[in-house]
Amino acid sequence: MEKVEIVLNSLPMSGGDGPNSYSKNSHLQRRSASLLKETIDKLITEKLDAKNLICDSNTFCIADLGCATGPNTFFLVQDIIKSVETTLDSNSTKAEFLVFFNDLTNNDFNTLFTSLPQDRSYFAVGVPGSFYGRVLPQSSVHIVVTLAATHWLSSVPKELLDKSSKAWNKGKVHYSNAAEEVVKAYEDQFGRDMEKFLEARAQEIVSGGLLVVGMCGIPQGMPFSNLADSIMYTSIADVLIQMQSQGLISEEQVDSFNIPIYSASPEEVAALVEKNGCFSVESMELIDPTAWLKRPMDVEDVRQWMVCIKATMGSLFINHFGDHLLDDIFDRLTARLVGLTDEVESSYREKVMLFFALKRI
Ligand SMILES: C[S@@+](CC[C@H](N)C(=O)[O-])C[C@H]1O[C@@H](n2cnc3c(N)ncnc32)[C@H](O)[C@@H]1O
Repeated sequence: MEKVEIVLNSLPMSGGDGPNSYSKNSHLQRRSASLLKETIDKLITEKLDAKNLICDSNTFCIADLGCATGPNTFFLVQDIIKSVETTLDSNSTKAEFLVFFNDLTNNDFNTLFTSLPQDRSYFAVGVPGSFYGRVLPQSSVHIVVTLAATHWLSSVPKELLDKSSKAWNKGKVHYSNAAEEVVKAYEDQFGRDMEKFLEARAQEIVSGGLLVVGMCGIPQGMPFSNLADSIMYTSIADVLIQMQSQGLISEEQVDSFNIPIYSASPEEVAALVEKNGCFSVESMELIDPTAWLKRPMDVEDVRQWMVCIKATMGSLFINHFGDHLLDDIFDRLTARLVGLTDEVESSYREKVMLFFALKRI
């Protein structure tokens, strides 16, 4: 229980709107999300009976889970509202929109709410808490969307920290290139988390409503070491071991640091959806999240990637190693990855964004 809280408290993205903040450094997530715009629009126009869903109240409710501090969430919500309005217009119906913004309790909700678009066409509510439990009332929402968030596990699998376990993940920071038992521990943790996620959403989404998810993915059976992120995780481990050898951090700190991010395959998620039994699968596919990127990638692209990773994962490092080491860790990591630009480039070939859309039965 204690470890769960440690991870959850250390997750939120870098707050505020300064030069290192998530709000100023989340353009990669935004560009990847923009690849889903048309698909989400098509889903809403073809699969959602918006008019009948709101016949009792005239209020259409949307939730963005893991919304962070903006601005990506505002673009996403605005696009969804536009699609729903188009559908309703064609049925000569008008609605008011209510948007629930969810993230962990120590997300910087002040930045989120102070930067809400002035000209927005919706009412805004904050619903803090983990999406692995209930965050909304029973049958209260018509569309739930969550982008770049559900690959964050609720906690580091506890076996990874147990020296007597075969899944003790000494000197590695992730399941990439790790022992089979470590991979299994991550997979099991994801299974438990996704089960809870689906159970909670099944209670919150009205019958006929949609659940739309974009997260880290991987083709079934592919080793994680094939992916560009694997080079990053290996480089993080190398940097930490170098800093340990220079006496800047302890062996114990290195061995107990694990990044709770998991990439799921479509088949894995489909099996969990079937087990849950409350949703039909409307879409399930892997997408290349870098389809917008000019190729080949160059050194500047790798630097930009690291700036985004620092704003996204920085708090994990701060929580574990201290604020004072964050810049040093990321300067070393960036230098190392810039030196590996060609390797990064050639491993950026896979479709590693998992997109799925479910309809509440
Ligand atoms: C990479 S950010 C993505 C933010 C935004 N959706 C976007 O696309 O820019 C992931 C967000 O998910 C949130 N998150 C992770 N686990 C969560 C959980 N269990 N419950 C709620 N939010 C969570 C993090 O705090 C973070 O703000």
